[in-house]
Amino acid sequence: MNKEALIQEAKAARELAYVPYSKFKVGAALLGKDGKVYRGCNIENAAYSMTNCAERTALFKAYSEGQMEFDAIAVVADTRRPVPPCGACRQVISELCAPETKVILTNLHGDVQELTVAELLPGAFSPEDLND
Ligand SMILES: O=c1ccn([C@H]2C[C@H](O)[C@@H](CO)O2)c(=O)[nH]1
Ligand SMILES: [Zn+2]
Repeated sequence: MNKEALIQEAKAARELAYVPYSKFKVGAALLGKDGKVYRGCNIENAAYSMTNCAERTALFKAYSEGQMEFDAIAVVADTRRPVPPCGACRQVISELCAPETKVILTNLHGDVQELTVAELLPGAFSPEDLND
């Protein structure tokens, strides 16, 4: 699957966002090495801090189905610049995706920023840090 197709998957995921509070819809599409696409949207809650971002929804779906290896993740929102993932998602993506995994950030205007997971969060806290 190419980059444009994965961005289309993220846009389709975005349509299902549950965002009664912010009204800010975000979509993500994670391309597994199994060739499957795991879609995610943001899901809010009246207890606001329980909100799950689109990126983490997609990752948790994939892991919960046994897929832990990915080629790329695309993220889309209606932002002026390609949507920047929040700090929590950068941390989770850093642990659950290999450093060379492609990250494709985009918006509804067609602006695209491509980087790697390693570039998304330099100095991320990692599992190795837990071992004395
Ligand atoms: O990269 C991002 C940034 C924000 N959000 C969600 C969280 C919340 O529902 C709304 C506003 O912050 O957007 C995401 O899903 N992903
Ligand atoms: Zn986030």
